[in-house]
Amino acid sequence: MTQPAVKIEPAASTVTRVCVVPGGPVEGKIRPPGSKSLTNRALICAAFASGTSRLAGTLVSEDTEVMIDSLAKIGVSIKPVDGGRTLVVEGVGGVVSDDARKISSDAPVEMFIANSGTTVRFLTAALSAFGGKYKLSGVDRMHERPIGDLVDAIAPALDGWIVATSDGKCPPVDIDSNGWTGQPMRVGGGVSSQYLSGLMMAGPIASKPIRIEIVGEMVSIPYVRMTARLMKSFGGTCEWEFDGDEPWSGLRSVTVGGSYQGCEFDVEPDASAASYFWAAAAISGGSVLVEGLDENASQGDVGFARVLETMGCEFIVRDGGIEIKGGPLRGVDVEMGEISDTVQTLAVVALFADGPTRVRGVAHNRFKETDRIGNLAIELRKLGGRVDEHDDGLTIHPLSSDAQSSHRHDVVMETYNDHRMAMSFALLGLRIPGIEILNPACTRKTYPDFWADLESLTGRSHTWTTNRIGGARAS
Ligand SMILES: O=C(O)C1=C[C@@H](OP(=O)(O)O)[C@@H](O)[C@H](O)C1
Ligand SMILES: C=C(OP(=O)(O)O)C(=O)O
Repeated sequence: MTQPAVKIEPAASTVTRVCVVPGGPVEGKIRPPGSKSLTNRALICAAFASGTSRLAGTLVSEDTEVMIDSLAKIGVSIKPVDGGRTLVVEGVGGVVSDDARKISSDAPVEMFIANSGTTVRFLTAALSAFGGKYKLSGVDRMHERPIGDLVDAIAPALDGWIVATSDGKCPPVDIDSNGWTGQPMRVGGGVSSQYLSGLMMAGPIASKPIRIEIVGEMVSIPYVRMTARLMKSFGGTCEWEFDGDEPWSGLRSVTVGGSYQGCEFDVEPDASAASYFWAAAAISGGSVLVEGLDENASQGDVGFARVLETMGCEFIVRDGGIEIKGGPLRGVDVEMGEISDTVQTLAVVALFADGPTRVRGVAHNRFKETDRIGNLAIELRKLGGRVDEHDDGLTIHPLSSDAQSSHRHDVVMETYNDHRMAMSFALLGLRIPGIEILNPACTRKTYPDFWADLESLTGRSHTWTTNRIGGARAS
């Protein structure tokens, strides 16, 4: 560091920058926190179930807190045990009751959903099926993230009205509903799979089978399969119709039904979070075992470990987990539409490969916490290499050996309040000294303890930097 720095706790609001300290191969094992996607799905199904559910291994983070706080507003009791890593949920039952509607008969129930895509999309569907008056709003970026395809799917089949009020049909979302009519729905899935997942989970709340037709392509299909698998645990049913022989690429419709019953549900560790630790092994030439995940996991992002294998790493299944051993890295041409949350991780790994890496099929990454194609390219270019931006992805060219080995005190990585920018850029520090990452606390969205977990895995302390009041840099 050119300036002296202090070591303080990452959670402190005064921390404005972090610099990860390199130091050879990363070796060890880790169990990431619970999956955000599974936690928020399980909360929806448990909330609208009859009876009590016990959800074990749940994620404690901003995205799950906004879901919990919102459900509490319609009378769902959610009791944290074990620091929130187990949640005991008393469901309100799926059947729309006059009592439930009375909760919001006058003013709308206001829910704050921060920048959580799963929360706003799943709740929009579930609450419109449940009935009542609601207003769902979030942070500025959330008001730029599209929800039009979901609102347009619900509106014609709603006894009531629903509208997304920001430009381009983005949240806030206003709902005034007496429930779904039972009419079939049609949903577009080219921007996000969360619309279909939300409608599917809401089906059993509507208490009559609903046919949902898929219009055009569907991105992030593994999350749709995850939805179906999780619904089954709570008593929901899904019947699929496909065009042609290729089941998932020819997805045409799903009819959802059943009713939710409380149950005991185990949440897997988060596979997107695991990507950072597998990547740490890949780029440092070390080996990292991620515990609690295997290829039968319901999260498609475990597939990221196979991409690393294609790049030259060793993929080992052992001790109830997947281990990645780093080796010389090859550039790859890879379709990542099914595992788009790991694009930023892969882009960092690709900088250390022996040839260019082309990432395809992730045009929808422009609609996430930030534009994860355009802004990713801008940040990676700061390292001095070449990154080409495409409509559907990126080509990342390897860094020169000079750029890989010199101290880079000149490089400050912007994170755009995107947790995955911060966690991916952390990996750069394992190879290149001096790079600073702004706003490290943005990992709170899905992984508040990320920096501490990285420290314990690497056995090295990062360097934290604070700002004086007024913005001047201080030690
Ligand atoms: O359903 C889910 O849990 C998710 C689906 C994906 O979103 P898209 O379907 O918008 O790609 C993913 O990026 C997000 O982090 C979680
Ligand atoms: C895209 C993400 O989240 P969400 O869409 O749920 O806000 C993510 O976690 O990378």
